[in-house]
Amino acid sequence: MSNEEDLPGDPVCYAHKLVGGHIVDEQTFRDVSRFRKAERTRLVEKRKRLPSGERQEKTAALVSNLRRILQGRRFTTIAAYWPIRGEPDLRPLLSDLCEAGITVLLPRIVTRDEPLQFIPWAPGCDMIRGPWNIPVPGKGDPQVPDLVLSPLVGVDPDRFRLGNGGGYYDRTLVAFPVKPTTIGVGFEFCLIPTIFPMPWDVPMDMVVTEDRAREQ
Ligand SMILES: Nc1nc2c(c(=O)[nH]1)N(C=O)[C@@H](CNc1ccc(C(=O)N[C@@H](CCC(=O)O)C(=O)O)cc1)CN2
Ligand SMILES: Nc1ncnc2c1ncn2[C@@H]1O[C@H](COP(=O)(O)OP(=O)(O)OP(=O)(O)O)[C@@H](O)[C@H]1O
Repeated sequence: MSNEEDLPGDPVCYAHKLVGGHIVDEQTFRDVSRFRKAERTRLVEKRKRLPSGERQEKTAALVSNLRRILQGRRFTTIAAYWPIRGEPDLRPLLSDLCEAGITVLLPRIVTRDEPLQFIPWAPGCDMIRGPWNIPVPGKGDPQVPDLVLSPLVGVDPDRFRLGNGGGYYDRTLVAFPVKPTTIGVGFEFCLIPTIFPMPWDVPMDMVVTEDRAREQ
């Protein structure tokens, strides 16, 4: 007599892996990773090569759009970033926010696999170099931001963000008990048809560029 254990079951497919608790097909993961890597290189190169006059013009327009958006919101803490690789330089805006009594936070990497911490910053405060040489406030305890300004390498029409490839913002945003409002910040040329969103990608609530502010 045969029982169920002796019967061959459904074939089991092992061609998947777990990313942030999500099952992802291994081949899809490889293809999407390769695509994203190539797009990052292209977009970061384009950003770095922006002529300085054009960069200044675009940054001024972007910051003015951002000021307008922020004026319409209530928040006491905001996470921003210290610009690297030609990212829009928001530091004058960040200084003004500090002046207005808002707590401005900058990201600190703890380890490769952990969420970012956000540490208070003020103009002229002590900075140390973290991974990839990115300046981070030298001391201070992490705080939870009401709003997050997240630097874009690329972004798609559904506001899925392509970043520098560490997965830090995705890991960080799902770890907060209450998800803060997220604003992707970048130049208009960051917009690409799709980033091929994966289950772990967290879409931005809004995207601000020099040309417009896109909201859900
Ligand atoms: N200004 C700024 N600060 C930030 C971020 C950011 O995007 N901008 N981050 C946002 O997360 C974190 C740093 N994240 C980083 C993630 C990866 C690489 C990096 O260099 N990655 C590889 C390429 C990886 C790939 O393409 O797969 C490299 O370029 O060699 C750099 C920074 C924290 N601070
Ligand atoms: N929630 C998560 N938990 C665990 N791993 C994650 C999570 N989110 C992303 N990752 C890992 O991070 C890798 C890079 O992700 P992705 O391509 O989305 O980075 P990115 O958003 O461009 O980078 P960053 O946010 O650092 O600028 C993924 O391949 C995945 O392995």
